[in-house]
Amino acid sequence: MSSTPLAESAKNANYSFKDIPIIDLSAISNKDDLAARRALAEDIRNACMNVGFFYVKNHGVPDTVIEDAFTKSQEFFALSLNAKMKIENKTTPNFKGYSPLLSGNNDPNNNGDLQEGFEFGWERFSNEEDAEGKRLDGNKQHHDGVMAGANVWPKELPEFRRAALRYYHALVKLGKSLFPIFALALGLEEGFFDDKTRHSAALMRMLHYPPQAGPVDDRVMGIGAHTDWECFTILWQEPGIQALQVLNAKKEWIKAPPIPGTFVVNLGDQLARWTNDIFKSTVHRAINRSGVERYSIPLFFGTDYDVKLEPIPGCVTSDRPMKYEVITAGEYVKSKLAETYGH
Ligand SMILES: O=C(O)CCC(=O)C(=O)O
Ligand SMILES: [Fe+2]
Repeated sequence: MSSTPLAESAKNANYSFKDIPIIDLSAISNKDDLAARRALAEDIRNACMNVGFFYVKNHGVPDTVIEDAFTKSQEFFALSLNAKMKIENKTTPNFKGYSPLLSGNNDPNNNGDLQEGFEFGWERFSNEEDAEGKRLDGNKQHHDGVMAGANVWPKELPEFRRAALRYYHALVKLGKSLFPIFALALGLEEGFFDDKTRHSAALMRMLHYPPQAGPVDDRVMGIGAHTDWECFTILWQEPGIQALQVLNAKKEWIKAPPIPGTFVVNLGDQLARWTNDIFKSTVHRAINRSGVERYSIPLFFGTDYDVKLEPIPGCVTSDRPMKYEVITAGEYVKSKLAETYGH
């Protein structure tokens, strides 16, 4: 329980950030250059201890994959309410599918989130064809247990599924490549998370925020103040529209505008629990006062649902006692979904 290098550097953390760092991921796939990956891990560690948010550039996800997902998401939300309600998330196991405006509430002090969404989890393409393929492979699920449950898709818009899954798989690949860097950042072997992230317990949500005009009711916003529940989130935001805000230690809301060519990455509660809060799961919210519709796509990256969220070595010391009870990742996410969407 004596102090560790990680716990010592956490003592110098300063959580009063005024802006959000931009991190270049070019070094991530350079397997021969451990020094470059360690330098990247150092930048990420600083961002995780001091901000809990960072942008990533040179992330390797093709623009066409992003644009296609964005276009199809606009087409999905333009369907009639009747069509969307046929796949409402309250009628499916574990809240897959459509959530109408004001049906979710991320901040218990608020009166509902002014957004509609569509959520799904892992689903594979067929064996024969890759992510570009036309023939997809039914609703096979990769995992079972507490978070099991098939995805649901709108029958009216078959191409939506292809575009959404293509984006999902590209982002899962990116997310998987981040885990070794997080491990290095925590002073662990690069493979530390390998056996905890075998099944891509990643949930993707497409979001649509109507503009909020006129007098503002402080208890209704796009998404109320909250932290995310998984290890980290990779967020695409529609270019040109500011809505996302991030809370620092001084209780100031710092803007996180979309920056072309980047995604926002923010840590969630699973990494905060694993690191006993050395890495920050930072509070954020979104308010769309742009006057026009806004779209965003978060992908929430968790560990396998049966993995216990136990503190990583070096994160519990005599001056940093254990803060959280141990619970499995699946139980945690399920309880948060139930709190947010109710039954
Ligand atoms: O739409 C955004 O910018 C943020 C969404 C978000 O924070 C979430 O879905 O958890
Ligand atoms: Fe969030």
